[in-house]
Amino acid sequence: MTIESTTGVDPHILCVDLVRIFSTRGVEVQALQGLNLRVQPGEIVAVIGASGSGKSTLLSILSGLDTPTAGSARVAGHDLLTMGTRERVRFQRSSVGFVWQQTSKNLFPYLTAAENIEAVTAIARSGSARDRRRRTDELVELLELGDIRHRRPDQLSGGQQQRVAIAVAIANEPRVLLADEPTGELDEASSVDVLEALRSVNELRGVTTLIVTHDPSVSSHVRRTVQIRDGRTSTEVLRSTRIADDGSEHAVAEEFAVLDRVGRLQLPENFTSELGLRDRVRLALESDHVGVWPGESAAPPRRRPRHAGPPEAPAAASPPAAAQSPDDAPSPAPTSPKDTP
Ligand SMILES: Nc1ncnc2c1ncn2[C@@H]1O[C@H](COP(=O)(O)OP(=O)(O)OP(=O)(O)O)[C@@H](O)[C@H]1O
Repeated sequence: MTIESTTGVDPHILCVDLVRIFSTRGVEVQALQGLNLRVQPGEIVAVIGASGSGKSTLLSILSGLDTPTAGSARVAGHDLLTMGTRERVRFQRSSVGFVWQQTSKNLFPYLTAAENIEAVTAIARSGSARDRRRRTDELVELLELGDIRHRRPDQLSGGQQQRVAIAVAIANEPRVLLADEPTGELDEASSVDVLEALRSVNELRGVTTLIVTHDPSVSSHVRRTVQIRDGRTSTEVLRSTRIADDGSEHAVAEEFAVLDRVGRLQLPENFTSELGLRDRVRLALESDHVGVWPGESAAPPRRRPRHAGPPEAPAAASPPAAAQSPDDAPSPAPTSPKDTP
């Protein structure tokens, strides 16, 4: 899938060739190295990656707290590179909602759950006092906070605090919800609760949701999981439901490599280590796929003509291309459907 594939609908999150370089004491760190990401309205997407892969940097940019060094980023119709101070305030107040890992960043400690929710609409002077109370009641119901609406954050469990934080984040009806490690401080059962709460808010309210986390288990709660590696999106896992011949339903997860605008992709680490692929590789265009071989392989692969016979009978054709570097090397998208329970 390419970042440029269009559906005619403006994406709610669009990052193109996003670069962020930090310079400290003369040392440069490239936190984002040309990251591409497109999230359509109403989608719920998880971004996962190892420590240091660039997740927090991406989220800081998408939330308008940091500015990229190069590339472009648009969220909910706002150009994050050119927006001025006033637009930034409007953007952060009404266009996006945030759920952070630490409760202290999400909630006022001296207000109850319901008061925290209502404070958001009161600060934004959104609607009459009666409207604001009605909206608070709706959110209390949606996030199942009825029993705890009169409790302060220090009287709530971590999972309950995060459910209140989600209600607070969507109180002003933002188009986009950004969640940074929302389950980072929770046990497994509470994590499931919070991820399911994010999913039902996405389903029932249609708010476009991006969850950034190091926790790979998040992918079982969302349809699409994007993996970041070394400051770039590397693979995506899409989950869907398939009906078997006997009528039973199966959840299927398929993994794809992400191809950027100029044909670059990252080969999964296990592919490169298994075949000892490094520095340069040989490529061959086949009728329905591209082959990749170690650059030092003795017998160069041959290109088969289109509509050729079986793969074991290669026809003589043009010599294989040897890519100059991994960055120049378009390579195959591994698709590995896995049946999941
Ligand atoms: N303000 C900064 N100054 C210098 N380097 C930074 C800064 N912020 C991040 N980095 C570097 O950029 C890279 C990406 O960091 P980032 O925090 O985005 O990764 P991450 O995936 O969120 O990691 P973690 O899961 O550990 O939070 C790292 O090498 C980090 O050291």
